[in-house]
Amino acid sequence: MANLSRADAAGKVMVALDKPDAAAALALAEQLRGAGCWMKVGMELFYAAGPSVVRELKSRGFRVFLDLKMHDIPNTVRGGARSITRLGVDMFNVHGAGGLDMMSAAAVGVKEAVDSGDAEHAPIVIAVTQLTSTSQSVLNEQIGIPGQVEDAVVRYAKLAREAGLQGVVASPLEVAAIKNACGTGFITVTPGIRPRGADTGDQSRITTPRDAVTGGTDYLVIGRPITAASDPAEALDTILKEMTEA
Ligand SMILES: O=C(O)c1cc(=O)[nH]c(=O)n1[C@@H]1O[C@H](COP(=O)(O)O)[C@@H](O)[C@H]1O
Repeated sequence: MANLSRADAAGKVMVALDKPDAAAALALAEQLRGAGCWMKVGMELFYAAGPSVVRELKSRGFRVFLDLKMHDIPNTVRGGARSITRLGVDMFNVHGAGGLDMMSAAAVGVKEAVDSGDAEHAPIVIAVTQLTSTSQSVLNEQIGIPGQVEDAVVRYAKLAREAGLQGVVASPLEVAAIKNACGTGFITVTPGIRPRGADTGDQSRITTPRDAVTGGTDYLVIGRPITAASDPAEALDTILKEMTEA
């Protein structure tokens, strides 16, 4: 694999804007503007600041991944997908645990919003598999799913593909198995990224930015290693350097 350019590396990074309000999130986004990375809006920010913070990020030129992990009955997810598509995000996720009909309903909701002319483009829709905080023992002993984490992840990935979704969220450790099962074009979005020596926190299935790139992931979701750094722009810069040297 040829080395990534800095611009290509930045285009693979999704910064998790896990902040309590729009002001804090936009101030952080502003520090990172120009690098060319995506912004991920998750529950903490969206539940506090709502759609307007997404519109603001879009108006500042960012690509936005809206991470609300929808998990509900198919009809509700279909309506949620219509609303999110109208909002104009570039990517959003649903939870694979909702099953085939629920994931298919998300794809239908996107199509309805686009076909009705209420949305300019169709976002990429992906499914969460097993959260990167879930360890092998948590999967087997707490959640009660037997077998290897990787097998559980691949099972969700195949279901997501069957439902017409474009990819999954998983750990970078599972990328090869997912691509093997679902094809190289099936998108992998991988949190659980920790530069060497960084605090693991609540993450369990992790790798470094370098190993994530070498492992062939499409997108690296990175939060605290950037957002909790004393200089987030410098932390992002160091990560991008590591990615280009992978
Ligand atoms: O869907 C996600 O983005 C997600 C799925 C998953 O399995 N694990 C996971 O960490 N995430 C998100 O990715 C981000 C990781 O943040 P850090 O652990 O701070 O790097 C958080 O915003 C999580 O909500």
